[in-house]
Parts: sequence; C-alpha cells; structure tokens
Amino acid sequence: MNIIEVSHLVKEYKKIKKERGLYGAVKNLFVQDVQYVRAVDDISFEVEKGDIVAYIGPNGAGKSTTVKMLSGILQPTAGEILIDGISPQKDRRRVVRNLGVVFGQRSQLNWNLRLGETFDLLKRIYQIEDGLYDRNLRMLDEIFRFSEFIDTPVRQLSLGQRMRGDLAAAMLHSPQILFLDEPTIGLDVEAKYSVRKFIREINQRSGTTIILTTHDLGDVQELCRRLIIINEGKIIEDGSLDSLVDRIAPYRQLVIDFYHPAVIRHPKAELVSVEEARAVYKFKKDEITAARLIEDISHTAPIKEVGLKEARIDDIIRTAYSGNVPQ
Ligand SMILES: Nc1ncnc2c1ncn2[C@@H]1O[C@H](COP(=O)(O)OP(=O)(O)OP(=O)(O)O)[C@@H](O)[C@H]1O
Repeated sequence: MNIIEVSHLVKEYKKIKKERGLYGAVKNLFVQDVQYVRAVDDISFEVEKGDIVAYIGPNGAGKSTTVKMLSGILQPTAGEILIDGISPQKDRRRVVRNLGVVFGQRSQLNWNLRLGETFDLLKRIYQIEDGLYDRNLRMLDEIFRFSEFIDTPVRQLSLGQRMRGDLAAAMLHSPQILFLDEPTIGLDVEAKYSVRKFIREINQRSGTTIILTTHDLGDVQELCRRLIIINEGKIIEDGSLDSLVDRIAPYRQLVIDFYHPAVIRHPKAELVSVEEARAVYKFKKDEITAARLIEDISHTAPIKEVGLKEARIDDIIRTAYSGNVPQ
C-alpha cells in the first residue's frame, strides 16, 4: 500500500532581479524584472508503507523544497500530494499528526527546558493521551536510551544525545511517516552508527515509513532499500542502490598474487595486467563470482593472496549526479 503519492509536482519560486547602481535603483522603483526558479520540475513517485527511502541529490537539487511541500509548509505551484490519502495542502493539521520531522542541523527541542520537559510539552501540543504517551515513552527509551539524560537541559546535551532526543521527540505522537533531514550530520563514527541503528529499529518496530535526505552516502548504503535521486528539480534515478551500481559499475576487479609469475587466462574474465607474480582480472559479477574465479585459477597455479576491488559508492553517486548512467 502506498502511503505517499506524489504526481506531477512543481514548485516555482519567484525571484525579483535587482538592477545594480544608481540608475538600477531608480529603475527598480518603477519596473520589476520578475524571474521564476523551477526548484521542483514535474516529479512523480510513490512510497510504500514501511519503506526507508533515500531522497538525495547535489546542493540545490530541490530536496528540501520537496520535503517542505510534502509536510505542507510550502504550497506547490502545480501537482498533487497525498499523504495516507490526505492532501497536506487541503488538510495540513491532519497530515501533520501523521508526520515526524527531524532536522540534523536544527533541533526541534526547546533549549531552555530539560529533555523530559520538552517531551511533556509535545504531549500537550499533540494532545497525546496518557496511556499512549507512557507506552511510547517506554518503547522509545528502549530504543534511544534517553533516561540517563532525561533531566539534563537540552542545551547541555552532546550532539549525539540531542539527536537521540530529537528522534524520540519526533516519534512521541506515533506518526506513520518520518522525514529525516541529514540525521547524522556532525556526528562521530560511533554516534553515526548508533543513530543508524536507532532509525532501523524504529522502522522495524513501528513500521514507520522513513524518507531520508542526506549527503552522507553511508546513511544511504546502510539504511535505504530504495534511492530516489533528484537533480535540477527532476528525478533522474529511482531504484535500489544495487541496481544503480550494476548499471554504472558492472565490473569488479580481482587482484591475484601467485607464488611464481604466471599468465593464466579465464573465459569469463579479462586479464587486465600481469606484473611479475601479480595478475589483475576484470569480470562482471552476473557472469561469474569472485569465489569461482579464484577456485578455477588456483587449479592452474597456487595462489598466495587475493584482493577484490569494488567501485566506491561516492564514485557511483557522483556518476549518477552527472546523469551519465547507462540504462
Ligand atoms: N525561498 C526561496 N526563494 C527562491 N529560491 C529558492 C528558495 N528556496 C530554494 N530556492 C532555490 O530552489 C532550488 C532548490 O533548493 P532546495 O533548497 O530545495 O535544494 P536542496 O536539494 O535541498 O539543496 P541542499 O542540498 O543544498 O540543501 C535552489 O536553486 C535554490 O536556490
């Protein structure tokens, strides 16, 4: 079942071009040169309930603009959005009850209150009934382990603790959809690992649908089954990371060190180079597995060491952003 449906969504921002200099200043008083920036240019997609989708693209691609329209903050120029069957433009209050939003760069928590007090405030804002609030608080504490700093003022929390607090706060009213904007930005390796684990756990335990915008490709690799890439306001890719890798970098490289120099060929792999006792092979993973290749070659000459080179995720995404992806 689709919980998000977006069809032919467009957002144009109005930009007034200002002329420079004294002559320009006088001219601006009488004539306004209005230009339009198409930040989102006719995009359509659906998201299935319970999915975790990465919505990524280079700076200025249109990600925030899309998320702001999905959450009803911005009015689209054209197109339609349905969140669980309801249009955020027509009934924003009902849609917001179903959404949780977390911005990595900007906390939603009140800096002057203790974390627990902030939660209580949200309970009142969302009018969460006592029983549900207690159950949610207990479940969220099992995931985020915030009880150890629940009485700490928000301003004194570390970035990692604050993010745990922010994620818990966004989930207090049991939303079905969570928008995460750069949830791991600025976190150290350990905190990033935990935040990703928490996100997975929320998704698994509550079946929450998650839309993640990020520039951290580790987030994409470790969390998302599906990837939507937007550039210059248009969707340029929509599918799994694996299928993108297969199209952009179908070849893998196997480096074999033999005990003695050897030139050994294989019908399913290209021998790219031989240098003393080291040979490099290039092969397609849907034609032969690395294990099979190693086994076949080892029948002809004893192998000392092997190494497998895969395409780097950031190279793959950079190629995808450039639009040079074979179909
Ligand atoms: N309020 C605004 N008025 C005019 N133009 C805007 C406004 N907000 C965004 N834009 C323009 O719309 C385009 C898309 O911006 P948006 O913030 O959606 O991109 P983004 O993909 O979220 O980028 P980033 O990764 O840098 O956050 C950009 O060209 C931006 O300059």
